[in-house]
Formats: sequence, structure tokens, C-alpha cells
Amino acid sequence: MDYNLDSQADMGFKTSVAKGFELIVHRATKICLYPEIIYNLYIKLFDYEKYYTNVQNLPKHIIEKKKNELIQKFKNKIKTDTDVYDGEKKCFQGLVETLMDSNEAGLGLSDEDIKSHVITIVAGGFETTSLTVSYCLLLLAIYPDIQDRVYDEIYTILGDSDEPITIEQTTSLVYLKQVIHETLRLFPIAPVMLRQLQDDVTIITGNHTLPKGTICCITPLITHRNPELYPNPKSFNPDNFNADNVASRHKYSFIAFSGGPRSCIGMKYSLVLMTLLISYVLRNFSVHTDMKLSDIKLKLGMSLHNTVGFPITIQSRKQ
Ligand code: HEM
Repeated sequence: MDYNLDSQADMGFKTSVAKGFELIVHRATKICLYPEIIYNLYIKLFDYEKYYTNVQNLPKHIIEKKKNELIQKFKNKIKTDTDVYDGEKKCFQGLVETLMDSNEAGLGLSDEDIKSHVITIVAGGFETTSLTVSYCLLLLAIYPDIQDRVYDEIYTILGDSDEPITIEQTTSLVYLKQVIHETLRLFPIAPVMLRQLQDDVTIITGNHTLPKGTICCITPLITHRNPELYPNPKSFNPDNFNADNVASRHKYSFIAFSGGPRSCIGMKYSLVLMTLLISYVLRNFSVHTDMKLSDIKLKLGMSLHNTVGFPITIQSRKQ
């Protein structure tokens, strides 16, 4: 999107997204907030409308900025810094420009539609990857033998080279991928998903019928810790994700990225990013902690937070 939330003014966006998530969690977990009338009063009382407005402001600002850039570019026939040209063919565009261009292709997205897509992408990518990397490094610090195995794999593929890892090399880091999946099994960053039934649904095992319109709560945290799917479900065992074990389970026994048509669109991107980040850290440093797995204390929200933090020390491998 060509906008850095950390270095450019975020106009209260990050805090407001967090507050919006907080409101959704309160609605889902506090029965007293189920009636519409009480919920609306609650929003007014705790001034949540302010956060809703704030969430809209930044995408509006980005869209306006992009529009002005496009007008200027058209006037001056210059290239903006977000475009990379291969001869005359444009080969890279940011999200907002791509959505705006799709209007030229006749998709007819309004500014309102573009704004909603921007909010969904930013909110979907919010914290997910960074928190998972934090959990993963903490687990590797707790289990030095597993960390050694990951490091050996990285070393076998990259050796002593200081060259950045390539995308092709990331696909060979099979054990690291297992470690990342096992991290997401134990600590699925999006621990709760809500779906409203479009039709009556019969649950075969108990012969129960859930009526159309019911809002269902799907919790990877519970599915992923089901002993029928994962033996010793509370222990950290990356072999749960070796090829044989994955093939022997139902594909929806791992739903950290959800499943079906509304699953995470950032999954492939974040898996590559996490592989890059973790391999970069482990190539250069070993990670250590005094914590045990049982010390991790979870707080359920829109993201799965660890209330005791991630107390890791790092040591250079060059020493
Ligand atoms: C470890 C990383 C990530 C995890 C575990 C994760 C998990 C999920 C889950 C469980 C959903 C479904 C939520 C629901 O239906 O209520 C979802 C949706 C989504 N995610 Fe991710 N996500 C990750 C990273 C990202 C990143 C980096 C992006 C964007 C750059 C992203 C963008 C989205 C979007 C746009 C949706 C909504 C898709 C739709 O509704 O059709 N995610 N993600």
C-alpha cells in the first residue's frame, strides 16, 4: 500500500483497530451484550463510535493521496516511486493502485469498497505474523534440541554464506515449516472465528440440527488440542506436521488460517515471511529462555496474546 504504519502518522488507526477487535470480543463473550438495545448503549457509553470513525480515516487519506498521485502522474507523465516499469510494462503495483485500476477494467469498485478492502487487509495482517514469529522463537528457546535441528537444516542449505536466502531455498526448509505449523497449532493467533449459517445444518455425530441464522463460533484453539487428532496435544512436537502425519489427518484438523472460500488470503505470504524471518534470526543467533511451556499464559482476544510476554535472550553464533 506504500504506507508505513510505524513511520508515518497512523491517525489513531492501530489503537482504533485494536479497540474494534476488543468490542467484537466483548460482544461474543458477554451474554448481557447480546440484546441489540444494550449493545448500542454500550457502544455509546464507552465511546466506541470514535474508534469506528478513526478506522475509516486512514484508508480515506491513503485513497485520496493515491488519487492525487495518479492525477499528477497523468498530468506530468512521470512515474511514482511505487511503480516499477519493465520497459513500458508495469510489473508491480501497490494494493490501492491495483484496486483503483480494477475500476478501469469495469469492476466498478466505489471508494467505499476500496476503503473496506484496505481495512480488511490491514486488520487481517495486523499482529498475526509478528506474534506467530514471537511464539515460534520462544518455543525454540524452550526446546534447544528442536532449535539445533532447525539450525542444522538451515546450515545444510545455506552453509556459511552471508547471502540472503532465496525463495527457492525457503521451500527446502521442511523441518522449519513443521515447526511453524506446530507453533500455529498450539498458538493459533486467530483463536476464534464466527460464521452465520445460511441454511439449516445437521451435525451427523449427535444428530443435532443447527437452524439457519445461527452464529457459530469455530475455535482452532480447541480443534488443535483435540487428543483424537493430535496425541499429547499440549506438548510441542513438530513431527505432528511431517508428511505422513499430515496425510493421515482430516485437512480441517489444522485451521489456523481457517478453511474454504473465506480462508486467509495472506497465508502463503505470511508462511514465506515467517520462514525468512526465523531463518534469518537463527542463522545469526541462538535463542534462550528460562521459561517453560507451562509458563505461557494465554489471553483470548481477536489475537491470542501471551500475558507473560516473550522473554528471550539471543547469543551471536559468531562468538
Ligand atoms: C500467521 C499469520 C496469519 C494467520 C494465522 C492468519 C489467520 C487468518 C484467519 C484464521 C482468517 C479467517 C478469519 C475469519 O474468518 O474470521 C484470516 C483471514 C484473513 N487474513 Fe489472515 N492470517 C495471517 C496473516 C495474514 C496476513 C499477513 C494478511 C495480509 C497481508 C492476512 C489477511 C487476511 C485477510 C484479508 C483475511 C480475510 C479473508 C476473507 O474474509 O475473505 N492474513 N486470516
